[in-house]
Amino acid sequence: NYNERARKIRKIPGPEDVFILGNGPALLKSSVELIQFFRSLAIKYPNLYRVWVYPLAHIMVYNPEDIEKIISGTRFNEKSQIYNVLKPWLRDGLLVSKGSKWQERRKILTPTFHFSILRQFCQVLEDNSQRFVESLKKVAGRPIDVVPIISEFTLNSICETAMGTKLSDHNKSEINAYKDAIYNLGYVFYQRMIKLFYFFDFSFNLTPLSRKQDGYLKTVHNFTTKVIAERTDYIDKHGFKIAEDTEADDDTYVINKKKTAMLDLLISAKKQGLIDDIGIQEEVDTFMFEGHDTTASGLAFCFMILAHHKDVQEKIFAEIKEIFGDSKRPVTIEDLPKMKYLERCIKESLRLYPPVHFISRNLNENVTLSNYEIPAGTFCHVIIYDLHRRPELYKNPDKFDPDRFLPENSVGRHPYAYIPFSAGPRNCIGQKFAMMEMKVAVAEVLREFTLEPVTHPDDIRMIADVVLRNDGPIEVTFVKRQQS
Ligand code: HEM
Repeated sequence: NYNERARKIRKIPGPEDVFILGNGPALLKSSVELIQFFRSLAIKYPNLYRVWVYPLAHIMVYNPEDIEKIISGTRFNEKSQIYNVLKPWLRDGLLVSKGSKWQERRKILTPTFHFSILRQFCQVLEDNSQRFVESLKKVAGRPIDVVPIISEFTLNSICETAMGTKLSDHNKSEINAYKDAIYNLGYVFYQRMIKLFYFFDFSFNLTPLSRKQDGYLKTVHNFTTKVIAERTDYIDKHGFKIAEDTEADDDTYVINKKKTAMLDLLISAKKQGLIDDIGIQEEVDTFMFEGHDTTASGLAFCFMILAHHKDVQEKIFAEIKEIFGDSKRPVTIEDLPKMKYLERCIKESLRLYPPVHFISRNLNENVTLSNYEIPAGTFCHVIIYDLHRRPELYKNPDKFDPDRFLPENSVGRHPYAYIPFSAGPRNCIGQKFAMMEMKVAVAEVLREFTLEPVTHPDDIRMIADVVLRNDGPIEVTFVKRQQS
């Protein structure tokens, strides 16, 4: 406790610690209480605070200046060790990997979200949104928990786009088992964060929780293995599906100089010896999770908040009317840039409810943050949720106000004040896809329904998980619009 590193850490503001155990005992809280505890500390300490659980030191950062120092360059590109608890699941996939492996994979995967690919994806997202609307029609007029129905939509969407596999052909119980297993892995993640003997693999592996985790992992891996096998089989029979009218840019991996969707590209990269079966599986696991659970969380909170703002819903509807008139034609990629007000609403919803509410980096060298010298070896958690609710960045921060994102109201805002998709070299690779999916889904839903509030924003009790979730359902009533 009294070496040089400890002395530096003790200078950083933070909750009172106890001898040897540091703040460990204070963290033994329920999942909801833990998040509330962290939130109260972010309000108490203006820029950052530390949590010290011997021998691990964590600092929580939620001011744009320090965040820029951490994530804007490649100096702290490496994720912190807390992502190790995701490794049995995502192994060395893009989210977790580091160094040259990360660089190589990012280069392989970036072109799979090129505009020409997104254009094809838009059609698939539109079809899936139509199916989503049809399932909402069956439950219209009564309160429903939106989370399961939305996550079915987003899981179908990522599978059919990036993986080229339609899930409707699969067994529904397998899909539900996959989603449940992800939810349960979130609980394992939280347990491993708060208890030191769960955190370290050698002690965790001896516990019954580790055996439970093995069961959940078997379910998720079986699911993704099946998706890969089906697509490989399809390609063996029919060849690769190539996006039309595209030529490769320099410096990208492509098939025969043409661009193609993610899993096809990985299978092709395997044929060229650039990736092996495990490599494909870890990326499919990563994209399947990141590509559906985040957008599901984003959409669920977006519908909840829109339900509380009838005036905003009507403005979105007016914008849609202006674009489509009385036509029932599907949404195309050309329509999306015209949905400017809807975009502001989604952005504001992601500000209040960022699906990835924190990210974490390893400080592999000393760095000064808010005038404190943070020693190398500290875990640095960037708390996006707290950043997005800072009153000096967002006046009346708990208020839902889409016009904060009008260009004239964004002038002078710090570039790192709004980072739902992170920023810098390790930002979200699926950002454009996610915005497209959310726009298409909200537009199609609001064309057909008005939303009535059930779950109130004040009822939300966040739980400690990788993705932002409520401790309970998020309920909304979808009421069929009267056709004018
Ligand atoms: C609203 C939806 C989404 C949000 C808010 C979101 C947010 C984020 C954030 C904050 C990160 C940085 C994570 C970190 O530093 O630990 C990230 C990374 C990532 N996201 Fe997303 N994401 C979303 C949707 C998606 C989608 C749809 C995909 C895939 C199609 C995706 C794939 C990834 C991947 C693979 C990474 C790791 C990138 C890297 O480290 O190079 N995300 N995302």
